[in-house]
Amino acid sequence: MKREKGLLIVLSGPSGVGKGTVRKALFSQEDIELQYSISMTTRQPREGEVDGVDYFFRSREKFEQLIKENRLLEWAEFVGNYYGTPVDYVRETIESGKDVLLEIEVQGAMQVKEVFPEGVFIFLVPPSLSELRSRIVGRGTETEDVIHNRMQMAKEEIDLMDAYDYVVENDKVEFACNRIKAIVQSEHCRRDRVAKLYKSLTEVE
Ligand SMILES: Nc1nc2c(ncn2[C@@H]2O[C@H](COP(=O)(O)OP(=O)(O)O)[C@@H](O)[C@H]2O)c(=O)[nH]1
Ligand SMILES: Nc1ncnc2c1ncn2[C@@H]1O[C@H](COP(=O)(O)OP(=O)(O)O)[C@@H](O)[C@H]1O
Repeated sequence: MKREKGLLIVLSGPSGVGKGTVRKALFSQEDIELQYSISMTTRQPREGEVDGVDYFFRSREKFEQLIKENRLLEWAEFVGNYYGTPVDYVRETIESGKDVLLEIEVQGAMQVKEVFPEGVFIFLVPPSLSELRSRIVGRGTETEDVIHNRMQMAKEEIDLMDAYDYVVENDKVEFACNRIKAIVQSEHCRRDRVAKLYKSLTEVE
């Protein structure tokens, strides 16, 4: 059955839970095809991050200009930096029938939900808060101050996980990845079934 539109999948979760790791694992699988929406940010690149691959790294002036021009589907300020989703890529991808994945924090996810309630909203959780802290510390990319701020943010974000359609535990990367794959496959089946039923019930006799 030909799909009219692709799924818009939003993946959120506290900093350090493993969103990037799980996303990379998902993109390496052959039985699922997703397109990644590269976000724009004003934060400094971390070691090894590449402009146009991990993020579009831009100045605050440029970012504010794009906000004014309505070229972001959503945007948010997170721990002192702007983050946002360029709207054109997302629109073009789903219109062409492909699924697109946005890895964004909760304020942005709630904005997407307002304009795109038919999206699939997934919240990734750690097995515990102490494991979350160990993962952030273990990554070694943040100072103690930033780690503290991100742990505070994590608690606030976890309070909002009820607003998501699915909550997925990232105990092991492979398990989390399989859970997300199962969600995407079942969402496809559900939507195809509804579309088929709708067609059969609305066709003129
Ligand atoms: N609203 C919004 N959040 C984003 C976007 N891109 C990334 N984020 C989120 O911003 C937060 C900080 O990202 P980052 O500085 O890369 O650190 P991370 O938490 O280690 O991934 C994370 O929760 C990301 O998911 C975006 O385009 N919009
Ligand atoms: N399931 C997991 N078990 C143990 N460590 C993990 C797991 N998932 C991710 N990590 C590690 O946790 C750290 C943070 O992961 P990352 O993908 O950068 O998180 P996020 O993108 O959510 O900020 C990384 O060092 C990563 O290797």
